[in-house]
Amino acid sequence: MTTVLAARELRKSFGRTQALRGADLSVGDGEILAVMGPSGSGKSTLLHCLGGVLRPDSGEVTFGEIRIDRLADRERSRLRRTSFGFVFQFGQLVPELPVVENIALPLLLEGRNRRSALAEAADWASRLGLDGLWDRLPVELSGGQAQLAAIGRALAARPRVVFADEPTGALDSVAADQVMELLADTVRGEDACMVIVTHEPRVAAYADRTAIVRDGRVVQPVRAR
Ligand SMILES: Nc1ncnc2c1ncn2[C@@H]1O[C@H](COP(=O)(O)OP(=O)(O)OP(=O)(O)O)[C@@H](O)[C@H]1O
Repeated sequence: MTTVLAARELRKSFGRTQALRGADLSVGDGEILAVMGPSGSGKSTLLHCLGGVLRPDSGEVTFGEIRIDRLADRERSRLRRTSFGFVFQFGQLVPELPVVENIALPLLLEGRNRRSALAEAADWASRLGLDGLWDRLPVELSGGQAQLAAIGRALAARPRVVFADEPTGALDSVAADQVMELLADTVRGEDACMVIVTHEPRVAAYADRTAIVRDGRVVQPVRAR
């Protein structure tokens, strides 16, 4: 399997807290990788370093031929916008914009014209089962519907890698299963790969492999499902 994204010997501290102490991880083409481990072990920090949100203090993050850790802030933002998609636990939709415009945002940022961006966003909304909800504001959605809209937004620009941090953390188990099923199916349908941080074994069950993080390191060689 071709490696899409690889982290080697990542270290990252916040003040005196060593969040990452030599973490290694790689993600293959088309793969869904779950990252699990105790609270405070460094999972989100690892995800943020992989996704170019944070720059590690040392170590390498390679995306294809690109050393993400060496990119200037502006280039990292551009890479995030063009090649990566992010889904978080909550709070990521723009509250003033209806669903369809939230989903269209990355396309508009790419410079697409408004009409085609909105048409494509409407397709994404249908694909994610949000027909009839296009004009709703985020506050008028259930938690699960809001997560599906956030997934549409993360995927609209057709990223190579999707990063999800506790994407179902705020949902009940029925909504969580529905969101995970659509998220995993859509990522697979797009031939993207995904890194998903979760505490929940039932979420990790949607992944192809699981990595365990403890004390800032990936302690368990990634194991097959
Ligand atoms: N911005 C920050 N400033 C200061 N300390 C931070 C910051 N981000 C993370 N940390 C610390 O780094 C360590 C790792 O945090 P991180 O959020 O990566 O863990 P996690 O495994 O994702 O935890 P959780 O499962 O609770 O979300 C923790 O001790 C945390 O308090």
